[in-house]
Parts: sequence; structure tokens; C-alpha cells
Amino acid sequence: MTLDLGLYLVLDPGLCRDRGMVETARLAVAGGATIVQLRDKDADTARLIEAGRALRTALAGSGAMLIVNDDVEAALAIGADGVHVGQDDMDPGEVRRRLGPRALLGLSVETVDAAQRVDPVLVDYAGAGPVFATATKPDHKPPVGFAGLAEIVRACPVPVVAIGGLAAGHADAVRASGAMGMAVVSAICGQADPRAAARAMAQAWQAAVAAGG
Ligand SMILES: Cc1ncc(COP(=O)(O)OP(=O)(O)O)c(N)n1
Ligand SMILES: Cc1nc(C(=O)O)sc1CCOP(=O)(O)O
Ligand SMILES: [Mg+2]
Repeated sequence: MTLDLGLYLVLDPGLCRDRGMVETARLAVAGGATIVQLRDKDADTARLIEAGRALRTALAGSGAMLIVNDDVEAALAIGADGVHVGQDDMDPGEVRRRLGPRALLGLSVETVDAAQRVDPVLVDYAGAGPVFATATKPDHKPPVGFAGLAEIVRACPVPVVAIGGLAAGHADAVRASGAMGMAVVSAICGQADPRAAARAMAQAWQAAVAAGG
């Protein structure tokens, strides 16, 4: 399967509220999300596995990839397409060793220095941000803005997906930075109609790509 970072949904169980993560993901993928990340910072491995298996079943045949945040053992048990880790999580070399050669490995990079240190032999893509301050991740690093994002993209040897405070209206600027997609939580999870929200974002992204930005 080809890696398409275009519209990367990061799930948040709190923001999905009564609709739940599985239905939110299903609607978002119907609207054009290309990747879904299971991110539940309060769940232990057993709960992540349960949620991830339900997500995997719901997304089967959709073409969307399933990534698990932080937890390699859960990703392996789920049979997910990959794992995303941050600079303060497990070492990428160790993640790759446990994950095997086929699964995807995403790594957060918040600075040019971190981007330069990404090993493309181990890491498949980078999540760069936050572009803007966001209440979704209270412990986020300082916002980089679009200029900072462009510097990170230039320094990074793997494709970059931008994250942090993004909405459909940012597609042109994100694309102009050289990023290969937009990762969002609240712009989809927190919305009354996640499918329509995802469709608006996916269309904005595709238009930005078609415009050659
Ligand atoms: C696509 C993407 N990019 C960045 C992150 C943030 O990862 P991390 O810095 O490890 O923070 P937590 O998400 O674990 O709180 C991400 N999850 N996804
Ligand atoms: C999960 C996450 N990681 C970030 C980073 O900067 O690494 S920002 C973030 C949350 C993004 O949420 P929203 O789209 O609602 O702003
Ligand atoms: Mg993490």
C-alpha cells in the first residue's frame, strides 16, 4: 500500500464523545481521510488493542491505513499498519526492531535539528508541529508556524505531515511549505458531521496539490 499522508486523522476519544472513535473514523475515511491514528493517552495496552481491533475491522477494505500512537505491542497485536512515536517515546531503532521491516514508523519532529537527525532507513514519515498552538495537546512544543514548517520539511529526509491547529483553510499554506499532508484531531473529531469536515479538508488538500503548491 502506498503511503498517502494527505488527510491524517488522529483520534481523541474525549473529542469523539458519544459517537466514539470507530464511527468517527469510519465517517472521516468516507469523507476522504487517508490515515487514521489511534491515540488514546489514557488507555493501557489491553484497551488500545480492543479499540484498535474494532477500528481495523471498521476500516477493512477502505484503503485507509491504521497507525497506533506510542504503543508498539498494541500495534503488533492489532495488526496495524504502523506506529507513531515522539522524541520522548521509544527510540526509533528499537521501535523498528520490534515492529519488523514492513510496518510504517512515524516520528514527531518539532525542530530543524530533530528533522536533520531522522534516519530514513528507520523512519517512514515525520509529523511536524505544532504549526499553531492547540488545546488538543496541552503539552505541545512551541508553535513553528508555516515558515518553521517549511524549514523542517527542507531539513527532513522523509515525507512530512503537518500537525497542530490545522483546518481546511490552511491547505494551501501547508502544501506550499512542502508538507505531504495535514494531520488533524479537533477539525474532524470535534465536529457535528465528521464526514463533511473530512470531505472539506480532503477537497481543500487535493485542490492545493492540483494547484501545484
Ligand atoms: C502525525 C502525528 N504527529 C505528531 C504526533 C505527536 O506525537 P508525540 O510527540 O509523541 O505526542 P503524543 O501524540 O504521544 O502525545 C502524533 N501523535 N501524530
Ligand atoms: C497530537 C498532536 N501532536 C502535536 C504535535 O505538535 O506534535 S499537536 C497535536 C494535536 C493536534 O490537534 P488539533 O488538530 O486539534 O490541533
Ligand atoms: Mg507519543
